[in-house]
Amino acid sequence: MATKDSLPVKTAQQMAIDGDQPPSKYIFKNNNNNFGPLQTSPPFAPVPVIHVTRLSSTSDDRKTELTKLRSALTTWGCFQAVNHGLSDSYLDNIRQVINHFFQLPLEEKRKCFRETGSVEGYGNDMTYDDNQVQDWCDRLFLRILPEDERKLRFWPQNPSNFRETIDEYTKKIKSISVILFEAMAISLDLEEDCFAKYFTEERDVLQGRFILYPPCPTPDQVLGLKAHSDRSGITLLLQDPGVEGLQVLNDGKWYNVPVIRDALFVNLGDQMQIMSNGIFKSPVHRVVTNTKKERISVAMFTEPEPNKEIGPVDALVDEKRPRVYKTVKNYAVFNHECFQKGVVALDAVKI
Ligand SMILES: O=C(O)CCC(=O)C(=O)O
Ligand SMILES: [Fe+2]
Repeated sequence: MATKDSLPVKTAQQMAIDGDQPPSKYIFKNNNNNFGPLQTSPPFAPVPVIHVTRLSSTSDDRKTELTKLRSALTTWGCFQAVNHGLSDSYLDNIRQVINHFFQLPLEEKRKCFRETGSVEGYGNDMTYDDNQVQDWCDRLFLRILPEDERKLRFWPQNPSNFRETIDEYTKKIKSISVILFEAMAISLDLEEDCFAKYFTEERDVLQGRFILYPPCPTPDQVLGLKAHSDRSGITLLLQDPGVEGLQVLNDGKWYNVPVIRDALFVNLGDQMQIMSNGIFKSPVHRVVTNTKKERISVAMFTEPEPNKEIGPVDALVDEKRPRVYKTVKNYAVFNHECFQKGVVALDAVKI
């Protein structure tokens, strides 16, 4: 596996500092898998804003918010979560810690360099073949939970508060996710814990991807992150308050995701599309670059325990709406294998 994998000769950040033109392997190719041409400024996505506290309140607001949530997830597969209990200054501190790491000299960051054949660590995306288009970003990818599976050699020692900051943030992200999973179930008239129970077990997985998108001299030719849907159950993304870049595909058209300073951008991953029998969407998204501003983002991916079987929940399968997806296990690995073969994983698990 991954015999073609190699670490970047030069990080995207270093190329940006040196004023390099992006090498040819970074140039966007408009083939079928790219979901349409590269547009740097499509219209803004009217992605719904959901007040998290209202989802679990006892007031009348709750019903309205649950209806909004259901509509957001059946049409866009994503929303902006506000009133989630995390303050502006708390979120700024998370951004600062991640930014601190990326602004360290390369010799320091190199200590966390990923190894060939491994997705974890600092560097580029794993490469599977010579034709793979590279992303104009540097990332630190870590498996955060279960705790005993952490590969601490990839965890930054600098800044010194990195680990405790991420530990605390993980707990908060987990509790917000549970509120969201319960609300999703209620919005579909299901038992409250029917999704949440897959994400509240001891060996659930949570991965973090901390990304730096440096300025790029040719944003109309290079993507910060290729189009993909997430393999998670749910992804909570903290965006850079000062720079847009995230785009989401809806009905064959690309939209810019606006930045709301104190919001967490929530998108569903493939595993929730499967569990909801295709009612909720796992949206395809990508990131574009710009010539002037660096962008930082913090993505937390919540997944069920890999050995647990997941499939459409029974209550969402009936004669009118037959089962769309097979039952799957180890979806993350499966998704990875599909990616290597150029197959869309969600299509491969369709009945
Ligand atoms: O950086 C972003 O805005 C999106 C990141 C993302 O989609 C991912 O890491 O899966
Ligand atoms: Fe993503």
